[in-house]
Amino acid sequence: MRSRCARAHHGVQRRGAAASAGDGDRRGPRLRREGASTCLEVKRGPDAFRWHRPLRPRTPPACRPAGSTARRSDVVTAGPVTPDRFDAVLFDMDGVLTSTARIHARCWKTVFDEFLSLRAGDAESFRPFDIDTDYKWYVDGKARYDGVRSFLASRDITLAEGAPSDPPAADTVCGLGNRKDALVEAAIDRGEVESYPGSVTFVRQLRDRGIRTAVVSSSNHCEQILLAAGILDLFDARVDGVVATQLGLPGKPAPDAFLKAAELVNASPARAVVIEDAIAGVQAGRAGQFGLVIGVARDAGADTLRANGADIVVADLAELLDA
Ligand SMILES: O=P(O)(O)OC[C@H]1O[C@@H](O)[C@H](O)[C@@H](O)[C@@H]1O
Repeated sequence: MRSRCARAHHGVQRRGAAASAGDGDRRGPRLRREGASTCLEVKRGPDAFRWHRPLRPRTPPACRPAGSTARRSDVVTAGPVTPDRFDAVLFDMDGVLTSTARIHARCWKTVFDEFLSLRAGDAESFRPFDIDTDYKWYVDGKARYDGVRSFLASRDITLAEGAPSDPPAADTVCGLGNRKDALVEAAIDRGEVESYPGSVTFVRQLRDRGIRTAVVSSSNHCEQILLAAGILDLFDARVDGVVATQLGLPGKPAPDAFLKAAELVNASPARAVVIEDAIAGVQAGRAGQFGLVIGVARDAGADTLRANGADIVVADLAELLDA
């Protein structure tokens, strides 16, 4: 089993609070088996939907101690990501390729805390936005306004939808999303974007072997962030927030953006790998019945990622590199 120290050597810098969080939080939607099917059901709020798909045959994971994070045995069980098994690898961006998940989380907290505190009126009734629970379950991996709707629904708060052109000061779903966007833009401008070295080396290794690579991100800043990280040219296709809006694709946890990316790189889902760090992301990978769903345990705990659709979990993509 890898230690937190080993993770640091891979260039993974986890937020303090998030890093110390275990897998104790099991709220939110869950995958469950129904006979020979897998069923993902989100019962509440504007994200309510239900996936019901036949289970694909899969190798049962090796015996794992409860609460563990990434293990070499996971990678051994899944086997290598080689061209005889897979044609393409579809990468989430924030938190998988770049360290920007923590920027999003911080900016969402700033916006929601201000909103919630004004709404509460007094300090006693103010319940702040929690990155380890609220961000992880309701916002992480989802498109901007989907995240706002999902979090507000979790607190039984209803706001008018507004429009994407709403000013950041508007107390609408779009207004709150735009308020957060201004903070993200400022963080990008300050040069806070970094790539994970293990991820970049893994992408290069795949490409050297002829495996096609794509980015599937809910963010509208995807191109800008890949460019800032210096890795824009490492991908054959990109399905991001801008493209999803243009094509009318539903956001994660629906699998549509991943399925579109697989189509763009001419790979069947069964011969494509999804790599995700967000709960909504691994749910999308499972719902799309991809050949392998790899969870990256940065903020969401490893067991939570497994429970929501990851076949295996690593702490850093460097673990997937061949020696
Ligand atoms: O506001 P943007 O840049 O379009 O990003 C939308 C979402 O993109 C996802 O990748 C992040 O996990 C979310 O935290 C973020 O809210």
